[in-house]
Amino acid sequence: MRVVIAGGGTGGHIIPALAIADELKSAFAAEMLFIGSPRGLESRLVPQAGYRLELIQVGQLKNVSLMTRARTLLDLPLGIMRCMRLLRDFHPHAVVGVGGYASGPAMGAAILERIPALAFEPNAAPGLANRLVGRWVTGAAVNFAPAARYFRHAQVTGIPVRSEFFRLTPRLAAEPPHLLVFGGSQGARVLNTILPKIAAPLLDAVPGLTILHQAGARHAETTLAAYEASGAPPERWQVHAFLDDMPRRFEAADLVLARSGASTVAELCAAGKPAVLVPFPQAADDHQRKNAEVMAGAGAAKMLIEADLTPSLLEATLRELLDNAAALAAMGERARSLAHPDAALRIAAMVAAMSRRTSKAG
Ligand SMILES: CC(=O)N[C@H]1[C@@H](OP(=O)(O)OP(=O)(O)OC[C@H]2O[C@@H](n3ccc(=O)[nH]c3=O)[C@H](O)[C@@H]2O)O[C@H](CO)[C@@H](O)[C@@H]1O
Repeated sequence: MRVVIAGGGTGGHIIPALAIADELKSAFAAEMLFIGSPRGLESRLVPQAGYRLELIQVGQLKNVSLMTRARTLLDLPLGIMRCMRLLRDFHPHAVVGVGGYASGPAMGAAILERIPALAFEPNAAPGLANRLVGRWVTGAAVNFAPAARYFRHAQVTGIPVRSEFFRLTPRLAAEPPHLLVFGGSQGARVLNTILPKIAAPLLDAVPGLTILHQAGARHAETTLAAYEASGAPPERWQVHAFLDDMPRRFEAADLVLARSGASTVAELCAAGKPAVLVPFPQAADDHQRKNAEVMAGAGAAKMLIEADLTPSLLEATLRELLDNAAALAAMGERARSLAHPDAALRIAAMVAAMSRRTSKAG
């Protein structure tokens, strides 16, 4: 079976795509081709994971000027034609669109070439690419039931996460506490600004605590400088632009402070990790808040709204939780009960069922 996986941009699109690819490879010995954009995180993560990647030029449509939008629309037929050529060369049995830049043209090409197309949608409200192709796809895998109405033949599968998240070694009571801070694949300005302000008093109040802070590529230097100027003991904190080995980073953490992007939430559940979530307020249709509300409602996380977030509120929340191992353990267990351990396999099985139909047809 040959499968094309198209899309990317942020980690939230490409990381589940890699989990689907791994499952297709191990369960169905599938051969994969990724189609992405040079601007997306896929240009680094896909070759690193050992998969073949073809890049196409696609512009942006959201949060850009009218001129850029017009150019993107004019370039779209070229993008679709390039994808049609890639599909004719690779002869896939199915195409999976994971949302993000390259997903639209590749799914368009699959529909025109009459190749079965599966859309993957992690959010409660789909992004533009998936909204445009939703009616023409062969099937869809969604994380939230309300997203199903945008697609033909949608199933609620959950979000596939890297399988390592399900197999982490539990923390031991004797280990010094560790806090992981990360703001989605691009970092979160609000966490980058507040954490250095509270690092010194927090480290002082919680004996042995260490902090690992992922700040995002654009803000790593300024965040590092702010920590350096904060007076927090340098051996007890680290700042990174991006963390490549997230399962290991989760394993080492007693508490996670993060945005509530769809994959982040799915990973917290898979790992059974307690969290403090600060939804990104500008996310389309405020979907990060909906993700965090599901977690907070189940007692799996605490949600703090960015508009209300002050250094003292964040410090008090983190201190209280880090001081209460029993509360952390209970939150972690509730998070685990929300996990979808079979998401990757279910999506891979949907792709395989579609592929069999193409094989029979031709
Ligand atoms: C700002 C924005 O529009 N964010 C959207 C984007 O977020 P974003 O890409 O940040 O979203 P997610 O939280 O879904 O995914 C982040 C992924 O990157 C990984 N990671 C992150 C940091 C790091 O250093 N290393 C690393 O591997 C995480 O483990 C996770 O797998 O896509 C998500 C899924 O469509 C949406 O829900 C988010 O609202």
